[in-house]
Amino acid sequence: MSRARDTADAETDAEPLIAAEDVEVHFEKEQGILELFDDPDVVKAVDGISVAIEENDVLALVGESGCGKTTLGKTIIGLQQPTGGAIKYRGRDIWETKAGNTDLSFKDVRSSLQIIHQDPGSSLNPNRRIVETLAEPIRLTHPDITAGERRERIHSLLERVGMTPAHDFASRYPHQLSGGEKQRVALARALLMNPDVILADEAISALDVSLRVEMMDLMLDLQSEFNTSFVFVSHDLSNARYFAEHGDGRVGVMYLGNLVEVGPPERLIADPQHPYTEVLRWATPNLSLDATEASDPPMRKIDIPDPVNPPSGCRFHTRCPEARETCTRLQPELEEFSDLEASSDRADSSRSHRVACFRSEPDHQYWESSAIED
Ligand SMILES: Nc1ncnc2c1ncn2[C@@H]1O[C@H](COP(=O)(O)OP(=O)(O)OP(=O)(O)O)[C@@H](O)[C@H]1O
Repeated sequence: MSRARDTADAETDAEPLIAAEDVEVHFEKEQGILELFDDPDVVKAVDGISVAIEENDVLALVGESGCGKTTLGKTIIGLQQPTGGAIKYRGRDIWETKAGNTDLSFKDVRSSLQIIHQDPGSSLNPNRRIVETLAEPIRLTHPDITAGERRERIHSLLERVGMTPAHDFASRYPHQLSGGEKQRVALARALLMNPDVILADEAISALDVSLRVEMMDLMLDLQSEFNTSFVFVSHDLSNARYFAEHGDGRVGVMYLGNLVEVGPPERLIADPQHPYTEVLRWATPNLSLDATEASDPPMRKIDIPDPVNPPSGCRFHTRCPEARETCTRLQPELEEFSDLEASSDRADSSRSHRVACFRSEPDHQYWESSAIED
């Protein structure tokens, strides 16, 4: 059990593990020498997202490059400070915790929220043997345990992530490991902290296709064993679907800083409610869907708008084949979508299907408004 979880437990059973509340992360773009006296351009990498992560949960974030997946993931684990809204760990604002204004220690909270990067090589020190890399966090969190106990813990974790014989792998340097083995070390290092949440940021993208499912299966096995939640970031809907489906979690679709659809993968992929989810589905031929997909993308325009100057109203309206005049003015909220199948487990919010599109509201003024001229 993580130390932060231990301290927080008694009072906060009803609070979600992590709650992102109307979170914004706006970055000022670096100015060129000729623009020094202009107002800086602002990228709204995350713009008004609310989402909760529960114990043993899986949220797979998907969307095209630059839509804000990594920024949202890093904000969820307290690595990126939001410029608006709040991010809470068991009811405590993480950044208030950092300022010393809550009963938790920021160090404990941060160590219970871990990350695995796309390129594990860059986060492993090339001059250190694996055993040294893994010993360091244990020394910091458990200064009292003996060298023998530390070694035992490291070897048993290496075995658990499939690196056997453990003593052999422990004595190697990073350059003596394959990409998949380095990623297993990164996973072992994250697990050493008994984390509540692991952000797997494109953690399988650099691996050979044949190893991707193996790595996802390993993460999912360890998820239940270590009672850890995963935020899994991927640009590939088929990987997001696999991870969320096998982890009994949700897929969250992002578009230009907004979460536009969230739901259990089987519902979201079989019956997407947001036109952008349809685009992702169209662009992912290996989903093995029964329906014959159209050869043309279900979009009016291919070009991604400039994130510094995103479209007004619904950000997808410039590309959306369903867009009407209303969509150019009003921004849809992420609302519960009611379908018959979903109603049986409506009480379980982690299984709910939510969408930000006026078409899911039968009485919305969208239906009376005029089509957009191209
Ligand atoms: N530190 C930063 N400073 C300025 N802009 C940033 C910074 N980090 C991210 N951005 C911008 O914020 C937007 C979202 O980036 P982010 O990396 O979160 O997207 P992503 O969906 O994870 O994309 P990718 O898959 O390409 O990593 C992009 O336009 C990016 O250029």
